[in-house]
This record gives sequence, structure tokens and C-alpha cells, in this order.
Amino acid sequence: MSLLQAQNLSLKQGDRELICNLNLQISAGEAWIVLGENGCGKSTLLSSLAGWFKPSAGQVLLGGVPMQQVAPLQRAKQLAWQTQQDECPFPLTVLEKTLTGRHPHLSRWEWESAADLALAQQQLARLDLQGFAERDLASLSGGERRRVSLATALTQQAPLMLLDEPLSQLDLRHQQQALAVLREELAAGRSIVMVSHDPNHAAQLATHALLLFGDGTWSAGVLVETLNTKLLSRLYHHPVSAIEQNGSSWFVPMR
Ligand SMILES: Nc1ncnc2c1ncn2[C@@H]1O[C@H](COP(=O)(O)OP(=O)(O)OP(=O)(O)O)[C@@H](O)[C@H]1O
Repeated sequence: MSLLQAQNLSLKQGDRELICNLNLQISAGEAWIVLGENGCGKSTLLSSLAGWFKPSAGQVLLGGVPMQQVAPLQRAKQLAWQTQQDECPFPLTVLEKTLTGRHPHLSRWEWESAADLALAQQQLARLDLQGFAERDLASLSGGERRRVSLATALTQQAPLMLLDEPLSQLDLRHQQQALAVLREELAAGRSIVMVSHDPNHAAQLATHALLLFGDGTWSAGVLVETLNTKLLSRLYHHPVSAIEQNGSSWFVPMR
């Protein structure tokens, strides 16, 4: 059975139909990359898959159960959602923020255990953030804060991660490091849905791609069927060509 399923899902913002009749099944061990222009509805889709944004038609199923019937705590155990917003309105250390990933696993009056602390520290270290634990989140650079929010999602240890541009603001080395960490998560059996503005992240991580054309239409499937110059040129309204290297296609904009 699929972990998460979109069934005839339609999403609107105001009068604008962003996604029409989307059918998607995300199974264990799959990584989906979601691509499309600014404003095409990628974040709206992730919000809907997380059970937050209400569809105009259709539904999202989590483990085969309609999302509205899944209690919030159960949702939080099943899926981790990294949004684009990293700011926190009140003072918080990096470790405190990362430990929020354990909240779904704690009872009402329970404090984080030594194992929770070790897990959070471990996720920070995987993203090159060892030594940042006691720093005030607000004092971090944009890329550092982005990595903390990814470490928080990893600390949640949910079978499915919904990641909204986890690599934005990351430099080249930290992008590669984060991709390696996500590949490890995939190998461990987790599933990932990742929004990106770089189609080349697909070859490094994804098994499947979802292209959102912004007018309600979409294309979804395994990488070889969905990632090609024709569809990407249509997606970005700009000609895209491909360079073949080591059996992978690398997509570049034509000048
Ligand atoms: N509350 C709202 N009311 C009206 N329109 C909204 C609202 N929230 C978002 N939108 C619009 O819905 C569209 C989709 O927004 P969304 O954030 O899903 O796009 P996106 O594909 O994630 O974009 P980006 O690549 O810029 O992050 C955008 O045109 C946005 O302006």
C-alpha cells in the first residue's frame, strides 16, 4: 500500500486553479522531486499533502486513510514537513528547535530523553552543524538556518518527509552533503517528496518527478518518462538542453 496518495486532487488559490485532478501514489523508498515555475503551486501542494491546505476537490490518503480521519499526532508520526519558513518568532537555540522533531514522540508532560538529545545532535552533525547547538537560531545565516530545519525534519524520523526547497540557500558543498544524507534516508526505507528549482537535483536523488505547469495540468511518473528537454522547456517557458554524462542527463538552460 502507498504511504501517501493524492486522489483526484484539485487545488485552488483564490479563483486560480493550480492543480487539477492530480493522482499520485508515493510508496516506501521512493523520492519524488516536484518542479515548476514560481507560483505554480508547489508549496500549496506540499501543504495539502501534509493535511493542512484544503483541496477544492479530491482527497489525500495517509496509509490508505483519508487525511481528515488521521489524528494530528498520528500525522506527525507519519510525515515530517519542512516548510520554506525558517524564522521563529521567539528566542530558541538550535538544539531546542531540532528537538521539536521529537515532540510527536513524547507524551504531554514528558521531557526529551538522552536518546532524543543524541539523535538531534547526530542530525545536526550530519549537516555540518556540530558546535551550533547552543546558538540562538536568529543569529544563524540563511543557509545555516535552512540546514537546522532539515535536521529538525530528520530528527522526527517519520517514514515520509515533505521537503519544501531544502537545498535553497545552501552552497554547493552543503547541497551535496544534504543530498547524500537524503540518499541515506532513502536507503533506510524512508520516502521523500522534495520541491526544488534545480532539475539536476533529480538525478542525484529522485526516483520519480512531478511537474506542475501552473495552469492545472501536471505530469508525473518515473524519471525517464518525466524529465526530458521537451517537458522541461514547456515547464519553464525557456529552452532547455541536456548533456549526457555517466549515464545521466544534466539539464542546462539554452542561451
Ligand atoms: N492566501 C493566498 N491567497 C491568494 N493567493 C495565494 C495565497 N497563497 C498563495 N497564493 C498564490 O498561489 C500561487 C501558488 O503559491 P505557491 O506558494 O504554492 O507557489 P510555489 O510554486 O511554491 O512558488 P515558489 O516557487 O515561488 O515557492 C501563487 O501565485 C501565490 O501567489
